[in-house]
Amino acid sequence: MADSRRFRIGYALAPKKKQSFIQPSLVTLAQERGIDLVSIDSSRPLSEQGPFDCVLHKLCGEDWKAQLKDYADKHPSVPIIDEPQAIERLHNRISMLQVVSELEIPQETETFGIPSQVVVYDSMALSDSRAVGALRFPVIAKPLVADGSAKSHKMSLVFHRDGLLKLKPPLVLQEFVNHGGVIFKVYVVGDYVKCVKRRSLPDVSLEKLESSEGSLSFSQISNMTTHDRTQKEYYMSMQLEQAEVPPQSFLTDIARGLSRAMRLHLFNFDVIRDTTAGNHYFVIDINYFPGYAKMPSYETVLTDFFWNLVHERKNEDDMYSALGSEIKEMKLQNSCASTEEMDNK
Ligand SMILES: Nc1ncnc2c1ncn2[C@@H]1O[C@H](COP(=O)(O)OP(=O)(O)OP(=O)(O)O)[C@@H](O)[C@H]1O
Ligand SMILES: O=P(O)(O)O[C@H]1[C@H](OP(=O)(O)O)[C@@H](OP(=O)(O)O)[C@@H](O)[C@@H](O)[C@@H]1OP(=O)(O)O
Ligand SMILES: [Mg+2]
Ligand SMILES: [Mg+2]
Repeated sequence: MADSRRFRIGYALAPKKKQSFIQPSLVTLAQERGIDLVSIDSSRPLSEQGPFDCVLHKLCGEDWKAQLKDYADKHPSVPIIDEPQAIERLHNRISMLQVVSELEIPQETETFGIPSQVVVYDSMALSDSRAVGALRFPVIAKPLVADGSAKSHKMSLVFHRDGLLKLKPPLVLQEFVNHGGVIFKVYVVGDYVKCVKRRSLPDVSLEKLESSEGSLSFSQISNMTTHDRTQKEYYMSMQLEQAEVPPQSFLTDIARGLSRAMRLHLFNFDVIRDTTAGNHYFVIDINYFPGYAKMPSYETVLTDFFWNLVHERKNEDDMYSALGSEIKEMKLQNSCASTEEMDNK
């Protein structure tokens, strides 16, 4: 008999995320497979808005965390995708990449790591050669906090040490790696791993480095559409088309390692290929619950993920209730046996 039970997945997302992620095509496909996507109002108690078979969220703040904790205490078997503490690791650009350095994956033809970087907490350190002396220029200055605000995406490409002086800490100074103007965005949805190519900053030649002064500001370069590009940048899109993506098995190993270490199901990571080495890659950024709607067939991928999640839980519930009835039955038999024994005495 076909399973007619419906499942409810509650989602708590900022308005912009809701608009991009909760597309009618996703809602319809999920519905057809027995899953209703239900909007959560974060200003009302979560426990009054259920029942849910899963809670999906990309919100932060102490109030929201308290809401989730209260809900998890009352409904311990409902998966929360993902745990706030696990997501918080990605809100700091040092702890974010630390996890990449700690991965223990056998590296064969392709190798990976993170660029050299230092964290700067105060302006004084920017002019201190002990703090920044070991870095090779150019460097990218990134806000230390990656909390999703527009400010947290504002970066500067700094050509020389004097370009550091006007920056506002706390920030991370990360060596810029020439990578042929193409970035690989690796989307992870549970066990699913998909790499897409995007345009990135162009390489900086030695001549360019020597002739450039100060710094250059930019923000979310890989989210620029064709429409944003000038004609001069046409050749860059050609570079994008010709770029070869890294081997899938290599990316899958990193994705699995990250997912396990971070205890996260929904994220993407940005990878660049070192132009000089050719087979060495750098992970430069990890984002929680990224723009999945930009991933091919995102509706199917996400619906499969939801389906597996709610069905795994249903199977567990069914198993426990079957076990429960077996235990009850056994208890009943035991108590009947002991009553008989008593009667026989
Ligand atoms: N070390 C690096 N070497 C070369 N290019 C880099 C490096 N770090 C960042 N970039 C470029 O700067 C862009 C922005 O950097 P990053 O991905 O860290 O910022 P973000 O604001 O967190 O991005 P996202 O929108 O993916 O969250 C990258 O997409 C890439 O084009
Ligand atoms: O929508 P959100 O605010 O979550 O924006 C995220 C954005 O997704 P969008 O494309 O749906 O805007 C992501 O794009 P891709 O990596 O997938 O290209 C990436 O830029 C994240 O860093 C952003 O998250 P934030 O770092 O700001 O929290
Ligand atoms: Mg990025
Ligand atoms: Mg990011």
